[in-house]
Amino acid sequence: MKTVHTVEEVRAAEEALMARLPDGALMQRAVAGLVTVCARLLRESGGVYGARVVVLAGAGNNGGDALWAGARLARRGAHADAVLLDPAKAHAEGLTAFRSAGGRVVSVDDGVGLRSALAQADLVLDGILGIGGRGGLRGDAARLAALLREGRTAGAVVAVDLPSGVDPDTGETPGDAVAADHTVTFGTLKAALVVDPGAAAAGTLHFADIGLGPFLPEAEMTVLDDADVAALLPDPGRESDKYSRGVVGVLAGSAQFPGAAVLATGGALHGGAGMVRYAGPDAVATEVRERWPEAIAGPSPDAVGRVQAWTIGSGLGDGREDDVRAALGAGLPVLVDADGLRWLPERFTGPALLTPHAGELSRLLDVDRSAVEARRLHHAREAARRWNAVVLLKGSTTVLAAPDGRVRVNPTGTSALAAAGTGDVLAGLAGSLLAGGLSPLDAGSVAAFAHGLAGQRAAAGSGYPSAGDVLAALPAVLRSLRGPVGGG
Ligand SMILES: NC(=O)C1=CN([C@@H]2O[C@H](COP(=O)(O)OP(=O)(O)OC[C@H]3O[C@@H](n4cnc5c(N)ncnc54)[C@H](OP(=O)(O)O)[C@@H]3O)[C@@H](O)[C@H]2O)[C@@H](O)CC1
Ligand SMILES: [K+]
Repeated sequence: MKTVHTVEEVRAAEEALMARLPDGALMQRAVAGLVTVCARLLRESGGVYGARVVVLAGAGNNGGDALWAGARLARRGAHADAVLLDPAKAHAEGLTAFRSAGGRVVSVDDGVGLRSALAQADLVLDGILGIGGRGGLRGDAARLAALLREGRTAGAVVAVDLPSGVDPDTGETPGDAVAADHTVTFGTLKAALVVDPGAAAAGTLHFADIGLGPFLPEAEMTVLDDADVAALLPDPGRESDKYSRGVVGVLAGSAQFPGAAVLATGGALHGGAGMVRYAGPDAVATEVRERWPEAIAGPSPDAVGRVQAWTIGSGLGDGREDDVRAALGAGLPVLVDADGLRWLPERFTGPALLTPHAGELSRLLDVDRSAVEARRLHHAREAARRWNAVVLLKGSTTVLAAPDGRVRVNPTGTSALAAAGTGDVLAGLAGSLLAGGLSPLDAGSVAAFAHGLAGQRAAAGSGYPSAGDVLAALPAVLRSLRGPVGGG
């Protein structure tokens, strides 16, 4: 599991650790991690000796890290230029070290010198600002970020701690931000690096351990890995039968969208539930049974028999409000997706997982879709609090927010999932995990993780996978995460 901490938590841990270390030692640990990554990148493109490095240094410690790293690379034979955003406030020791290593300072006002240094650079260090950054980049900082965005350098852009201009705690970019190829981050992850649009601006992540771990609190925000997901997946023991493995009800699909019923039921059948009961119109139920003879079908939630959780909403269309209310009113764990989101209660009192995409969440919260895309974490959290439900916001970096403040960010997302019907598969899968006894946060995170891997696997097979391809890839993904079911 990877942990994500807030600026406030990082600052407190940094203070506690620094009190035990000689002056400047913590920064040198950070610089050592940064230089290791830069040297590796430069070796891949011809070597450190003779390489051209440009350091963009703001007035804080982020600029200090970058200047020290520039100094160390210069000592190993690189030509280093530094652009100081505020020469009077530049990190004094870092600048002295940079100069005595032979580094050259280029004025931020020397347009010609600046452009020529950037154009020739093999590597650009973005030390404009780190966790001290607030709001959109201002003045010269914004101008430099724009030059990098315009592709004025062919060199790799390496962000120090985080890409400048990305809000550390939210991943939002209120103004211009640096688009990095790599980011070397110190001590712990920040939301800026895992939530879009920040995550996209960070490029490839590298982690430098500076010994902060023992001083950091338990993280509210985490990123699960394979082992976490494997441990959460329900493991049907030898004694379990179809009922003890959980029965999931699927209220999805319509004459207009019968495919949604087929895909959601398919997702549910793969999620480990012992049985799937489908509720919907006869014609749709017939299609579901033809594709999945193992599913039980009936015309309404009341008619299909007992279940342990409901998946509600994919492709439901209009006129199903009574069915939705019946399923929601059964007092069981529920997953609500797509059209089901139109009929939410004021607040949930039992376990609930909502799975909107940005457009659906924007309608729920009555804000613009672009506002949701720009502030994904904020809006997912707001909806979680308002409905007392776990909110899984789909899209570029899927985030899950729980009403108690916990957040999980899914690391397996892929643009391959941007195809009609993939959300129906996810809804079925997550509902099945709910029926298997997982909490809404665990069911949602496990489903999103496996679904993302299935998307990647399907994309490797067919380039532009359909929802059916993603569904077909799920069993192999789940098998590789969990191992074979049934003690085999
Ligand atoms: N924590 C750790 O464990 C360790 C931390 N380390 C490093 O320290 C970094 C944090 O350093 P930091 O606290 O000095 O702040 P930093 O990010 O350099 O920014 C402050 C400067 O930015 C400016 N500024 C702000 N917003 C702006 C804007 N929108 N547009 C333009 N300017 C803006 C602000 O100006 P002001 O608002 O004060 O006028 C001020 O001058 C951290 O990210 C890591 O790299 C490692 O060395 C060791 C371990
Ligand atoms: K930075």
